[in-house]
Amino acid sequence: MIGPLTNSSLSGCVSFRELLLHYQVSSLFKYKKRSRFVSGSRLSQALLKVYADIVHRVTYLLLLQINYLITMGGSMIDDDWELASSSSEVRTVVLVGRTGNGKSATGNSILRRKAFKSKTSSSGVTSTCEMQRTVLKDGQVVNVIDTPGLFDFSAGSDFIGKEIVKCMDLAKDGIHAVLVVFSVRTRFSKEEEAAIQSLQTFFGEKISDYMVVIFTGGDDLEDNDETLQDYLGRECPEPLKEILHLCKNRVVLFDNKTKDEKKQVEQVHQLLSLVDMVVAENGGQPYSDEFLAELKQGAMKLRNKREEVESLKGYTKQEILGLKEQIYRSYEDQLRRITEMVELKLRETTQRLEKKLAEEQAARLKAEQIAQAAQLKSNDEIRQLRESLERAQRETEELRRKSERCTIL
Ligand SMILES: Nc1nc2c(ncn2[C@@H]2O[C@H](COP(=O)(O)OP(=O)(O)OP(=O)(O)O)[C@@H](O)[C@H]2O)c(=O)[nH]1
Repeated sequence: MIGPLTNSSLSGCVSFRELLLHYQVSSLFKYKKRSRFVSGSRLSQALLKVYADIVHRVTYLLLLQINYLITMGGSMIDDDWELASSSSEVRTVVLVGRTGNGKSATGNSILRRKAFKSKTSSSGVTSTCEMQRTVLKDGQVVNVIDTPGLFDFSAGSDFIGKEIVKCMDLAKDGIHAVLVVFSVRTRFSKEEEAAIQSLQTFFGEKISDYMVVIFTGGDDLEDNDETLQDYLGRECPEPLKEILHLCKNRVVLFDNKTKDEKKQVEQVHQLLSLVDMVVAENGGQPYSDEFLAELKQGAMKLRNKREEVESLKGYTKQEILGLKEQIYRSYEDQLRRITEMVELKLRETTQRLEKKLAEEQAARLKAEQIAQAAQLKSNDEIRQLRESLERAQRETEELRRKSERCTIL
């Protein structure tokens, strides 16, 4: 029998613990380097700081996640750990957004019961990812994962890491839709913009194919006799417009306070229609992070191999040991590839951010040059105007003096 894989059985291959440590140390250096790069602009520096912080956190937690999967490798192989299935009856949705935007309340509206704690609190009520499930009348199962404010900047990397690992683990069958929750009762913040951007930068553009935007506070709009369209007409800054455009205007308004049953059913129905649209547009494939998919595939292969070995009777102890070694070696290869993927993704992300900042800096420089040239031109024009004015004054004075002299004569 082959025992569960442990980290010690992976000696000789790249250690994720080392990679984690290396990343923690090197990210400080990288951050310093990037800061110098944009030393011309305070705005870019502030943005970069936000980006760098998020990329650092997300990278760290991805490494943490992989480390966790490696540590859990054996037991997960023993468990019922399958590749993402695309069952049409199950929908798994994840609620993300800033603390207090109404994620838990929206989750409760979807489930039509008070499953998640929801109340006003400045420090956040939801402390950990949690999944609740409901079965609709037509038999469709909806899994709702509520998350704490993962991209609130007060949260620490360790906490975020653990929570994302938990969230991915809860969403065993993949994520059918990411419900990005905003509130009409609070202004769209820079922090929200940066969080969505980094979500895309890191997890790839395709994450936006899974996004549905929910605005909570439908009752507030109703009190002001406004529709969502009215609200977006007056309160839609450019980055929010971009998000709505990216997710093809999949947006729905929720009133989590309503007692009107018809309204409750309608808004959930509207949301689930959008989720169905997402599922159809993605060919029924739920979002599943490529690293996780790769790991899961590796685990499946290993399990198959193990079953193969176990089913083969008549092998000598020596032969079984040889086969075991072969399996470990393929696992090590698998890990090495994933390490390379993480590093590649990190490099790509950093390069993309640096390119974006370089472009911003170039555009700013160009704008400054244009402004400077315009300033010079207008200075020149003003000088010329002043000169001609002075000339005209002198000529008028001359004329006046001449006419005075004529009058005297
Ligand atoms: N008026 C109104 N209040 C809402 C609505 N949705 C949520 N709220 C209120 O907003 C507050 C925060 O809601 P939560 O559901 O706890 O928000 P959250 O995003 O889950 O916050 P955390 O769990 O702390 O991360 C609560 O007092 C809710 O009652 C809504 O549609 N209308």
